[in-house]
Amino acid sequence: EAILDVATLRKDFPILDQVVNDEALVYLDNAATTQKPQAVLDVLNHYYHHDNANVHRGVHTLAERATQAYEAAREKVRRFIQAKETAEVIFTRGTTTSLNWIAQSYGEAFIKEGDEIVISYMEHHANVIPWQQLAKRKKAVLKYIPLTEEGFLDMQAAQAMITDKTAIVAIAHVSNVLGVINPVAELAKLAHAHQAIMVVDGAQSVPHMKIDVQALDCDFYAFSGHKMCGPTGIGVLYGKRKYLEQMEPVEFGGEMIDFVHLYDSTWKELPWKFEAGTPNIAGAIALGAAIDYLETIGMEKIHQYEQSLVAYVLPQLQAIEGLTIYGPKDPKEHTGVIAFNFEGIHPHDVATALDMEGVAVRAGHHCAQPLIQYLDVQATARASFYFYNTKAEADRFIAALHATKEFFQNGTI
Ligand SMILES: Cc1ncc(COP(=O)(O)O)c(CN[C@@H](CS)C(=O)O)c1O
Repeated sequence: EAILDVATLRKDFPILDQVVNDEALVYLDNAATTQKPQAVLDVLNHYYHHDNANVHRGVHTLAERATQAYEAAREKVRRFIQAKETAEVIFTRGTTTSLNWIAQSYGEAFIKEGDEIVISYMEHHANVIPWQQLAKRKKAVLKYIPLTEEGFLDMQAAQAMITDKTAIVAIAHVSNVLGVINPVAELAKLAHAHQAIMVVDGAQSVPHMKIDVQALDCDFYAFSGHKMCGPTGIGVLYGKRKYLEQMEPVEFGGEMIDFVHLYDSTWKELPWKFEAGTPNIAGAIALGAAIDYLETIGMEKIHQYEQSLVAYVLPQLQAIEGLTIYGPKDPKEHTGVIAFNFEGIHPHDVATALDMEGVAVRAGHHCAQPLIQYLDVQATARASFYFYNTKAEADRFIAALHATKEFFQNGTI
């Protein structure tokens, strides 16, 4: 905790201070969604109490205030991910919408029969199915980069697979199962060497580490507000202007138009071209508040602290007999997303038993069925940490695992 004063930070999250099944809650499902600090909830409340109005259209004072707050949130996102300009920051519903829009709109404009789309076996369905659909629509070819034994991307295979036939490389920055950090800057270089574009699924990276999309030189980057202390229903699609300008909107209606003729229309300039209809104004403003909150703590410190938790808990997990952990063995190469299985105990039973001890983890395929099949397992359990979790909570998690093992293997708890 020396890196962060977690005890003080936890006071910002009243939800964490509750009893579940007669035990103090230990919330370890942060890869699914994170909790929201009071500051974010206050901003949501204040907006609806004082500033609520529709944006970009009204000329009255509240509309001006709402528009100013909405566009200020966009600038906060720009600065947070180091995008060159706010025109490259588009508000969406979340990572899934962002990736779908890239596949649909960029795909429509640039992909032709025979083009190859390279993803990997560790991708989340949001970064698999849009590409499957695009490949089917355009008779393009979908390819999967294999993984090494430990769950890293096989970069030698990637080098061989990414060729002049490759049009798109789409990879997660961090896996929501393996907790592995993929070399997206290196993959971007490889893609660009073959005139392909690099799409990054940043759902599990943006909340946990400093992201600089210009340094990565990726062409698109997608992430969700609810995984980084923001509300659900708001996310971001970052794209280089040179591509966004050549892409048609996916949704049409108010806000995104310049002129509506009877049988055709022209579009507003970026980013509003991609923001049809009344946007999630409060969600965007609250995402801005979440960014303020995270930046006050510092992304470097958040990453350091989370890695210190992993360095504490991973070796203890590795020491539990009959427990298989997926992803990198070295804690320095494993983020706070830890998938595991107990020999002979179904992960759903493990998660239920942990819940009986107040410990919240996820069980299932984590929207990554190709990976679960690749790992040759039915499902896994998964604990995912955030900066507000403590070593004491890690101890509760370990103790609950031992109790679970005891119960299922010897019938006692
Ligand atoms: C790598 C990755 N990519 C895309 C998504 C989708 O994010 P949305 O905000 O649902 O659109 C997620 C969200 N993964 C959650 C829900 S399945 C999990 O429990 O792992 C993700 O982890």
